[in-house]
Amino acid sequence: MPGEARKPATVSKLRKMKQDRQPIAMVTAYDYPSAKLAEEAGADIVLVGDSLGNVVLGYDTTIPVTLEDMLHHTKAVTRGAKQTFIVTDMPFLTYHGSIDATLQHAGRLMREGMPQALKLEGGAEIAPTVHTLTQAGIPVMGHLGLTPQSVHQIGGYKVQGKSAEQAQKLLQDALALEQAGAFAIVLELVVEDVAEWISKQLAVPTIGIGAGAGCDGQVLVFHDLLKYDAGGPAKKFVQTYANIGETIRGGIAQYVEDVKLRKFPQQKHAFQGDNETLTSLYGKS
Ligand SMILES: Nc1nc(=O)c2c([nH]1)NC[C@@H]1CN(c3ccc(C(=O)N[C@@H](CCC(=O)O)C(=O)O)cc3)CN21
Ligand SMILES: CC(C)C(=O)C(=O)O
Ligand SMILES: [Mg+2]
Repeated sequence: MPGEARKPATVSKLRKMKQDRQPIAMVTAYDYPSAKLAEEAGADIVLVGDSLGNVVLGYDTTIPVTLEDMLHHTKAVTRGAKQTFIVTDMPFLTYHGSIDATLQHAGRLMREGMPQALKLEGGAEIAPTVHTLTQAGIPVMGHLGLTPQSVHQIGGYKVQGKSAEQAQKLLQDALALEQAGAFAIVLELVVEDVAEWISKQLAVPTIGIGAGAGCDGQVLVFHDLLKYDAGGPAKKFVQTYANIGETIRGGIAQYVEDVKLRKFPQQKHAFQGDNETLTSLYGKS
């Protein structure tokens, strides 16, 4: 509820939500107002997704997104949603070098951005990294299935877990992440039955996007669920709950028209000086 104090989620509360079969609602946000609105709307988790590369910065992929980009946006989000559990994506290639470099990058995100947790894409191959970060006191969210930072290796934004072999690999990766200390795992664009099957075998919650109703929570991109962009192909897994793009375009169009027709500003929008000043400027009237 707007203005009402609400207790933020914690890693242990999120696990309890799974045990109690209470769905977890996560949404992305990228700046102060979107974070504030997501908090007021009651989101359990706000994700500062590297999808900001697509929806805020206009890139085709998340690959160009830098640590500085993530810091800039995370700072705004944490200022906007002070009572919400905030997760920030570690961007492309900031957690695949030395453990020192990874800790340096994670440290900057945690100290300067001040989220509650970090999210990393990948499975068993990054489990040692997840272990190191969690041992250092940083909650880590995993991300499996379609991992957009590997889009060129995957060969497109394709549904994952279609073969029995792929499904087994996803399960092994999920178990490896859980074992390494991940507190939750995003399953992106995973076949519904496979996502449900994995969710049942984990103690930690899964959060699905395009992974069906069998996950323990759901996440959508802010701009997708509110239709806040110029278009782009509609994704099958998205439900749109508002059309703020149309609202914004209409509002600006009305303003432009009013300026051109001299309907704006009106007298009530302007500030009047005192008569003596006017007299001194224009001479005696
Ligand atoms: N605006 C936005 N929304 C997202 O959900 C999102 C991003 N950007 N950027 C980062 C990743 C990339 N994601 C994507 C991108 C494309 C598809 C896509 O084309 N999906 C097709 C299905 C593909 C298939 O059938 O194999 C679809 O119709 O949903 C899905 C997820 C999810 N993430
Ligand atoms: C789609 C979600 C899970 C994400 O990683 C992002 O928004 O960057
Ligand atoms: Mg992401």
